[in-house]
Amino acid sequence: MTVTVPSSAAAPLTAADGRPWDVVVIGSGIGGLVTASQLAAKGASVLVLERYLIPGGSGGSFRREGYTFDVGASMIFGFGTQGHTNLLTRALADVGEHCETIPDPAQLAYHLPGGLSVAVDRDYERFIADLTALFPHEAKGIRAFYDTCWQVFRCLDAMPLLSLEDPAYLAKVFFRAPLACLGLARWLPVNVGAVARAHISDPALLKFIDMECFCWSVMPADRTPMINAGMVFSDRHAGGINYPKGGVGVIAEKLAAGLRRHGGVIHYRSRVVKVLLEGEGPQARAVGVRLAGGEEIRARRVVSNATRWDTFGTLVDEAHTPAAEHTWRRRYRPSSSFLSLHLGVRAEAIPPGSHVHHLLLERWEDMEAEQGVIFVSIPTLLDPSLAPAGHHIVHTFTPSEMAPWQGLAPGAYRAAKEAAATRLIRRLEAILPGLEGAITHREIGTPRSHRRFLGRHGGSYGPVPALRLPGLLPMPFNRTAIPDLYCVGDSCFPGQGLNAVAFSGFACAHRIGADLGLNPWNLPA
Ligand SMILES: NC(=O)c1ccc[n+]([C@@H]2O[C@H](COP(=O)([O-])OP(=O)(O)OC[C@H]3O[C@@H](n4cnc5c(N)ncnc54)[C@H](O)[C@@H]3O)[C@@H](O)[C@H]2O)c1
Ligand SMILES: CC(C)=CCC/C(C)=C/C=C/C(C)=C/C=C/C(C)=C/C=C/C=C(C)/C=C/C=C(C)/C=C/C=C(\C)CCC=C(C)C
Repeated sequence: MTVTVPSSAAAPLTAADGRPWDVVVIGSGIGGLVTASQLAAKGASVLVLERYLIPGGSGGSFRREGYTFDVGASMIFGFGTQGHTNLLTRALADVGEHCETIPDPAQLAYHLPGGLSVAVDRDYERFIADLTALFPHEAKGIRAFYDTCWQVFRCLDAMPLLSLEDPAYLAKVFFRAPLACLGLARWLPVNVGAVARAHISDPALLKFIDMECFCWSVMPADRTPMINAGMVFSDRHAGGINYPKGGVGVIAEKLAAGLRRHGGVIHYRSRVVKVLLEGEGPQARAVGVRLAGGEEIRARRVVSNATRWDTFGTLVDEAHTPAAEHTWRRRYRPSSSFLSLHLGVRAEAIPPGSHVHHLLLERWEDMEAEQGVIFVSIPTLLDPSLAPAGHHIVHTFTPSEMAPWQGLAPGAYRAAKEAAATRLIRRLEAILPGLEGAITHREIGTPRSHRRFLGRHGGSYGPVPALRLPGLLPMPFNRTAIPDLYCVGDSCFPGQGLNAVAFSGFACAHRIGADLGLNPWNLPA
């Protein structure tokens, strides 16, 4: 399977008859693409403008020397076949697309301090039994904690997931599933730490729960919203972790194909530099965008899939940045970025029976430290077509701040990259002995690469609470205080994760659909 760079040369920049577009979307991350494809399917005229060459943003793939590497996302939730939380499956199906997926038998193998090693099996009972074998005195607490996560998940899975900013939707969904709505309302202000401590007292097990959260929220349990934990800790057993055949980038390519099938247009190499506003002060509304080449494009609604830090203060100047955005910046800060290695390795480096995803941490005190936790993904164990015969991909990354990488002369920058990559590979020898000698291809990405290629403020993975916040309550939805300007993606409710930004896309499209009078009266089944 090949990942092709889509061409957009012939696509027009104006909508039919020279009228303004109904919607212009800035950025083709999964959040932007779900918004755009949902709106196109509702009949809106939609233009997506992407600064890079391919769709997907953090959820894209790139090819080098016979390897198909995932840019970032690699452990994919939301690809189940049942319920309502399978938002990637649903987003694709709504525009006539489908990804062939390969089930991963385990979500993740943890390699933690003190020899604490456990793999999260796809089967819930087996995972509970494996964890209980390590903490037999906490058998009841383990069951109670993870069963509470299932309660949250069942509430989410019981209803179509659309915009919480639409009172008509809230009324209909409450009528259809009142108990699930009340359940979610109860969990919205709660973080995982309080729930974990209510059931578990062993400090080592609480550390493990911190790590379970950190792995995807890059925050310990006390700063991780319970709704998101309910989603992650249950979907891995419900729909399971499923890898898209051909690489993660296939999801974005198929969403882009579905968008085009419904009359939408996507332009690559099209960097937006300004959101155009008309009117004075608080009356100013978004009416279009300006591209780096100076061209101006008019639209009835503008959606930004750039981060909030890149949207306000850059695309919208500071003078027009609403007060609500300053409040948001006090509550949330950008998480660190990553140092990432995309390695091609000879197959002998991967022990038989190895798991696809691993997490390695040698000392608990380094959990939130620079280059502390190491994540590993070996997608070729599921889809061998991603690498030349006899080879595997080892994609590994570790949190890294921008500061140490900035201001280095080119030679010093190259040397720092090499030194950091060598350190990372040597640490990985603990779980992949012989790795260093088996590498045949190596790409090193630093926070500077993430900022440059993904256009993300500081190369950040996404927003994290700057102080202890009440769960998901303070996270903004899609509307902004500037009329007709919306945001979508990981700096909106409910935060980071492909399935989370897919939710944000459904919600954004639903809210705009309501504003433009495009939504059907009935809720989806
Ligand atoms: N599951 C995993 O293993 C994993 C790993 C890493 C990241 N992720 C997730 O991927 C998600 C990212 O999704 P997203 O939709 O929020 O954003 P994104 O950053 O992936 O996509 C934003 C897109 O907008 C484009 N863009 C930005 N500014 C632009 C401009 N001025 N003009 C034109 N285009 C512009 C970027 O090039 C990019 O393609 C994150 O939530 C992250 O958590 C998941
Ligand atoms: C009416 C009334 C009364 C009320 C109302 C209430 C309601 C209705 C509410 C609702 C709510 C909702 C809907 C919510 C939603 C939510 C959601 C959807 C969520 C989601 C989430 C998801 C997530 C978080 C995901 C994530 C994931 C991630 C991030 C991942 C990542 C990963 C990584 C990075 C790892 C890697 C690793 C290795 C490689 C090892």
